[in-house]
Amino acid sequence: MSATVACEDLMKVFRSATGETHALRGIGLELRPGALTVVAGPSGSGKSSLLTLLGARDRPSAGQLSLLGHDVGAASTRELRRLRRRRIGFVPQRSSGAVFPHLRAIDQLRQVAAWRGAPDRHLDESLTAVGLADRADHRPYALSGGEQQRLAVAMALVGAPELLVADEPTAELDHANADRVMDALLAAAAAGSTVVISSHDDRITHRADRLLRLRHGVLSSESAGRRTAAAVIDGTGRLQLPPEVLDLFPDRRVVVEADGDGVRLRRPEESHD
Ligand SMILES: Nc1ncnc2c1ncn2[C@@H]1O[C@H](COP(=O)(O)OP(=O)(O)OP(=O)(O)O)[C@@H](O)[C@H]1O
Repeated sequence: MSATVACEDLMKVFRSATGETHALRGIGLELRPGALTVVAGPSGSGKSSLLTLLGARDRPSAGQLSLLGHDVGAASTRELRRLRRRRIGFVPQRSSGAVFPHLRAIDQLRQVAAWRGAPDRHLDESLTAVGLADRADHRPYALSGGEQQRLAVAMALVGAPELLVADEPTAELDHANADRVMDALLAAAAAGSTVVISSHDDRITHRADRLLRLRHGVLSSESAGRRTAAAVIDGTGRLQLPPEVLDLFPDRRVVVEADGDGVRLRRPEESHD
């Protein structure tokens, strides 16, 4: 099965009056249909920057990003808009950015269904999946923050888009509703979508098919199911050590020794050369 998302040496730099922020510093990644991937990492590690790119809501500063066969760096604005509307479900970190302020919940879904060519029965199914069947006639101002977030998830689910990107979709939810949203997102993945979400929450990360950890704008480790987390070595040979290992090297210098099948890292002062 070919990759829905493929990126190589992906970079995002934000420029402002006070200087540059290198939010993503060379991400290499492939995501395939049928799995839910969680991107975890501390605040400021680049999760939203990455998911915004994967949702075709932004363009990379450098590197390659292919979404559903489209080169995002080279695509026209029109091509990207069609891609976003028809083939990518997106839940932004702030759900107010996803919902139309004046439309009833059911009409919000109807608009998205029209873009995606989804049948009407999908509207009720999507609302029910996130527990909002009894809020169909409510407008956003009459919904709580958590309900708005669930509405944004329902809009992303309508018509089973090939790619579903959700930035902390459970951040404002209690455990029961967070579980319900995760059930819906996992079901979308099981039905063949490529699903990628970000989360800080261990309850969510534990349910991922694949877990990627970001630190300082690079992928630091990856695990799938119960397999031990593997550190990621990028295309230039850089490897990010876990914080507890990094603490062992306060001078940030290390002697690397190949040892049969393994590699040993030790502090230079231990060297007997
Ligand atoms: N539009 C922007 N302009 C300038 N800097 C930005 C912009 N967006 C993000 N950044 C910076 O890029 C870095 C990564 O931010 P990002 O929002 O991607 O992190 P995050 O992991 O999603 O954080 P959080 O968990 O707090 O949402 C941060 O240092 C942030 O301040």
